[in-house]
Amino acid sequence: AQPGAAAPVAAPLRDLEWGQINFLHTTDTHGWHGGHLQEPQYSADWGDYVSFAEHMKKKADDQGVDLLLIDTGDRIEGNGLYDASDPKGKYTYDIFSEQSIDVICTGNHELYQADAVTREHDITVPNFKDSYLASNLDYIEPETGNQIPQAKRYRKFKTKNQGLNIVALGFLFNFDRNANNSVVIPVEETIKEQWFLDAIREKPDLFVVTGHVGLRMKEFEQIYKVIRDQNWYTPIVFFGGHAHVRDTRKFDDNAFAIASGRYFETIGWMSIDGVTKKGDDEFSAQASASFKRRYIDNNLFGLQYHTGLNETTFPTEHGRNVTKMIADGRKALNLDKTFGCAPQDLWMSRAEYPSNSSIFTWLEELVMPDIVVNKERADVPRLAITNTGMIRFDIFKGAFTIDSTYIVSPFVSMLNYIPNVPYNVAKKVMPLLNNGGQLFAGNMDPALDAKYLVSPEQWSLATQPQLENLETESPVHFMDTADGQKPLGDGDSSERPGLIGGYTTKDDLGDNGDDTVHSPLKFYAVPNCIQTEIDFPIKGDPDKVDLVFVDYVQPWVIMALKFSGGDYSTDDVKVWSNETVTDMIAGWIWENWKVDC
Ligand SMILES: O=c1ccn([C@@H]2O[C@H](COP(=O)(O)O)[C@@H](O)[C@H]2O)c(=O)[nH]1
Repeated sequence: AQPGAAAPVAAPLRDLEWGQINFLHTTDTHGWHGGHLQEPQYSADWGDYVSFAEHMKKKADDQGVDLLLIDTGDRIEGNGLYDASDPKGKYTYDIFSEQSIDVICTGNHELYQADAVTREHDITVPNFKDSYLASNLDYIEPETGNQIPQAKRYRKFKTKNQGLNIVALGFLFNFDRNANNSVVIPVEETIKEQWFLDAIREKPDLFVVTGHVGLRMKEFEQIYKVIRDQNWYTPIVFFGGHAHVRDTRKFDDNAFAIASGRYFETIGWMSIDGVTKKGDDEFSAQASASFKRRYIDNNLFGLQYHTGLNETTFPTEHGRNVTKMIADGRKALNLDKTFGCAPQDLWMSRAEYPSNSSIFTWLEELVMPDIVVNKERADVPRLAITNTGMIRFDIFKGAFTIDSTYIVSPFVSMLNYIPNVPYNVAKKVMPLLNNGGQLFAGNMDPALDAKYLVSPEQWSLATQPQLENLETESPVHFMDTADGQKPLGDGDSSERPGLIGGYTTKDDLGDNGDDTVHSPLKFYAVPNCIQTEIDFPIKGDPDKVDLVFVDYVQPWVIMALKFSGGDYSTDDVKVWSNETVTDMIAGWIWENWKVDC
């Protein structure tokens, strides 16, 4: 870890169980390759991961088993190390490519902005040549306008020590907000393409399906079915992401999927035993494989423990160099520069909304009234709406740095508005966004599913096994009022005093997946959107308001207006300001949190 990073923590650990073929999995790292500087339990950096992987490969070689590394996308957006440079990713692409990865695919974040798509094509794909898979993603070449595969559709290879034949695929969920120099081919179409039908007839010993896909989304289900129909006995292992959770899903005795969290908090471990090498006698392959998983907390204490090494013997020269690349990048970007001092912790979902500890209450009550200002519209009352998914991470009490700005909200969204909307129409928008029932259930228009208004942690929690016993009547993303909130998990640490709060994952294999035994944390559902009334008359309602909203929510706002009796279209939308909301929030912090810390 970098100098100055918080010290690793000591905690009870569960061992990794090795099999014939083993995997280390990262996903949704979102630029956190420098580790979590404010959370010791996730403070190892990408250089430490390089050292870890080198030691684990040696262990695999010594045992004559195999170890493969997987990354399932969303490597960018969400941390100063990526977002603060110009161009973005000036340091992260090189840092990331120092890890030797066997199968890597694309996430939706690599596709939001056209320049990021191009960088992925020009930098990451060549960096990972044979390993980069794009089963359902095309790139539009700028020179010719031709639509070409972003990378190879699939990969067939033999493992180093066991000689197992693998067919690997790399998918993205059916994402439709991608920049127009990329084309995401829906999974249901891809699985009918000839190359895919050929791939699943290759008769490998094991299918490795990677994807920036939530484990419980329909896309993996579709892929599973079509592979299983063609291959009754072949083990299939899925590596997913996008949902920002730790999870393992059982499709059948011979097919499991793992998701390894978010923000480089977690390194996923999956091991498989009982994979039969297919000889001429195909029926020898009918025996069931066994799958084991662990979610490794990404800190030096754990990484050293799992390798059997210590402070002195753990870092490899390569790993140290990568850690130095990270430190140099952070320094060049001045990421530790403090420009405000947060007076308290502000939580996304670890505090009830509304409450004094909720980041959304802080935004709604303190920040929005100050930043949603436009001299030319100063005399018009306004309703300002933002989706809660725009906020990506908590604010910790203490130094707020350049890095924190991008950690809290990396998006380049700006504010738009529709002027002079009758108040009795405008006031219906927010209730519809938060409790629109069928309107935003994704049935009428999948792109307008309300789950895309909240952060992935929120919507995917709704489908997690640990929620089965919760008394929630509606999915988390349709919680309409604060009164409906229930803590997710009991948050009771009294049974295991001294444990650090953290993940207590329950998945299809049970409740012993986390390598570190934690005490549970309480999480609360949050609304899809929040709204602030600004410059309203002291008495009574205004006749008309400016309806101001973060540009990301525009399609939902237009639809909600239609259902509220306001016939507006994108033609009625105007630009409120040319500053990103992230910069506005940073400006507010600069002005209001000046105290030294
Ligand atoms: O401009 C944007 C883009 C995305 N969001 C929010 O992010 C999630 C998607 O998160 P992933 O990490 O890509 O899985 C989406 O549901 C939105 O809530 C945003 O607010 N603004």
